[in-house]
Amino acid sequence: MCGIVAVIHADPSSDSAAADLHDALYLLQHRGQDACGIATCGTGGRIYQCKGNGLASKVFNDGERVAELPGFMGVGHLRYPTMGTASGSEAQPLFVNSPYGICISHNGNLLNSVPLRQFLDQEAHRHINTDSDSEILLNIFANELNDSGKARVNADDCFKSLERTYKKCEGSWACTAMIAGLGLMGFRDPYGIRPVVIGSRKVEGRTDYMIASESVALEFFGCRPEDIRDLLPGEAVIIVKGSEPQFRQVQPAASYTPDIFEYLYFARPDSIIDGISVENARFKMGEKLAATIKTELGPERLAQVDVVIPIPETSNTSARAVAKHLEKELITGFNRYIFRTFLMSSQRLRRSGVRRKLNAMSAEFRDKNVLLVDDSIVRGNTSLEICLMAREAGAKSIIFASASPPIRHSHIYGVDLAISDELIAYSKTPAEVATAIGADMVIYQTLPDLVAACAELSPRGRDCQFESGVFSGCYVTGVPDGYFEHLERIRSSLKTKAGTTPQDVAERKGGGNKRSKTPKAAGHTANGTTVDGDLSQAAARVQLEPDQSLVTPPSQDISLHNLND
Ligand SMILES: O=P(O)(O)OC[C@H]1O[C@H](OP(=O)(O)OP(=O)(O)O)[C@H](O)[C@@H]1O
Ligand SMILES: NC(=O)CC[C@H](N)C(=O)O
Ligand SMILES: [Mg+2]
Repeated sequence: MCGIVAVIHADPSSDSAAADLHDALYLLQHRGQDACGIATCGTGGRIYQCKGNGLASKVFNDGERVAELPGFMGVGHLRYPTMGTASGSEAQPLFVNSPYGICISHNGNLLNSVPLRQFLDQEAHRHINTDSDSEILLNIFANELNDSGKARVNADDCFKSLERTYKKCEGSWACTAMIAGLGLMGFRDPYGIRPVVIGSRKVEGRTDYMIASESVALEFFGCRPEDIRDLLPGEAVIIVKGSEPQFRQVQPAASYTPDIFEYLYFARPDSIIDGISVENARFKMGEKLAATIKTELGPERLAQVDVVIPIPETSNTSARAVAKHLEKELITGFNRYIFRTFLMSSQRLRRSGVRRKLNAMSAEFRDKNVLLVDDSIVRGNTSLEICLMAREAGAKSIIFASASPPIRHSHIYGVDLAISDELIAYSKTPAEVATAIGADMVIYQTLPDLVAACAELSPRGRDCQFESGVFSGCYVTGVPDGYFEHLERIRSSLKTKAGTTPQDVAERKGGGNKRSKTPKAAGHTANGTTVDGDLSQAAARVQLEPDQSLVTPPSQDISLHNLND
C-alpha cells in the first residue's frame, strides 16, 4: 500500500528533518516492507538520499545513517510494490534533476502508465529508467513544471503544473514531493482513494509541518488532533520554505471514495482517516459480522461455539466485538507476531511466514468448537495454515469468520492483488472456500455491512461512499480497456524475471503440489480431502510468458544518489 511522508522545519538551519522522517517510517512500516528511503534538502538546495530494499531498521542501520541526511526538509517512503519490479532502483523517494531537482513519494497506481510512458519517450523526450509507475508520475509533473520556462518557480507554477498533471494521469495517488530549494508539496487523487493528512506543531513559537499517509505519524511528530486534516480529493498543498501552507483544488473532486481496504486491513488502528477512527470502524465491522454469524448459524449451532479466537494482528478489534455481541469467551489462541505476511513478495515467503509468525496455543483448542475471526481471506495463505494449526492443536470444529466479504476481484489502486486467479474466493462459494482452507464453515461479512461499519462513523454522513472494487468488481475510476490483461501479463512476467523464486514459478506453472515446504502444511480439510489441488489449480490458470514483451524492457539498475547501492 506504501507509506508516504514529508517534513519541513520552520528553522532553515535545522538538520533534523531526517530524524523526524525516520520516526515516521517506523510508525508507517506496516504500509510497506519491501523498500524504504528518505531524501532531504539542506542549505544551498543540495539533495541527500538514502534508500534501498528492506525494512527501515535495515536500510537506516537502526538509525545510524540518518546522520548522513542533513537538512530542514525532506520526504520519505515505504514501498509495497504494485507495479514494476522489486528492484532497489525502484525504491522511493524517486529523484529527477531536471527541472530544479524534484523528489517524489507515491502511494497508489497509475492506470494509464503505458500511454504516459510513450508520451514521455516520444514527445517529452524524458528517459524513464525503471518500470515504476511512480517514476512516470514524477516525470509527467517534471515535464509540466519545466514548461514554466523559469529559472526559479513559485507555488503558483507548481499548482498549475499539478493541474496539467492531473489532466494527464488516471488512477490513484497520494503523494509527497520536494522541490530543491523551494519547499514541499502534498497532493491527492480526484477520488480521494489513497489517504494523506497534513498537520503542524509549534516549536519555540514557529511552525513545523508534516504530511503523511496516516495521522499516527503526525501525532508522534507532535501535532495536536485539531491541527491535523485530510487533503481532499483533487486537493494539493504547497509549503514554500518560511511560509504558511497554501491549499488549492487542482482538479474538481470526482468523488470522495477512500479505499475501504484501509479501514479493513491496511491502516493502523490508532489512525484516523477521513474523519473515521480505524479502530472504531473495525469494532463496528465485528458487531455487524456477529449479527451475520447469528443468522447463519442459528441458535443451536451458535450455542455449540465454545470460544472466539482472533487471528493476530489486524482482526483483534473485530474479534473482540464478535465475542462481545455473541456473548462468547474471547481467547488468545495464537501467539504473535513478527511482520505482516500478506505484504511479503512471494507465495513461498507468505506461507512460511504464517507458520513463523503464529503459533497455536494447544490448550486453548483441545476439544473445542472454535470460531476464528480474521479481517480478510485473500489468497488463503493465513486461513489455510491457521486451520491446520488449530486442528493439530486439537480443535473439534472450526468456523472461520471474515470481517470482509469474499475478495474476488483485483485491487488496482495500490494493493498487490492484480491477478484475480490468486484469490482463494475467485469463482468459489463460501462452502468451497471452507473446503479449500480446511474449515468446517466460512462466514463472510456482507458488503453493505462493511460499508455501513465505516459510513456510520463518517463525518461525511451515512450515505458516504468508499472504493470497494475488490469486492464488487466496480471501480470508482473506471478501468481502461485491456488494463487487466495487460497487468496480468506484465506482472507475471516481471515477477518471474525480478525476484520471484523458482518455487513460486513452479507453483504458478501449476507444477507443484508443493504448496508449502512445511510438511505440516500439506494437510487435509475437515472432510479429509487434500487441499493441495485448490491453490495450484488456480495458479495454473495464470499463464507465464517469460518472453512476453513488457511495457519497456526491465531497466538496468542505475541509481541516483543512492547511498545503498
Ligand atoms: O488470505 P491471505 O492471503 O493470507 O491474506 C489475508 C491475511 O493477511 C493479513 O494478515 P498479515 O499477516 O499480513 O498482517 P496482520 O498481522 O496485520 O494481520 C490479513 O490480516 C489476513 O490475516
Ligand atoms: N503500494 C503502492 O502504493 C505502490 C506505489 C507504486 N505503484 C509502486 O509500485 O512502487
Ligand atoms: Mg492478518
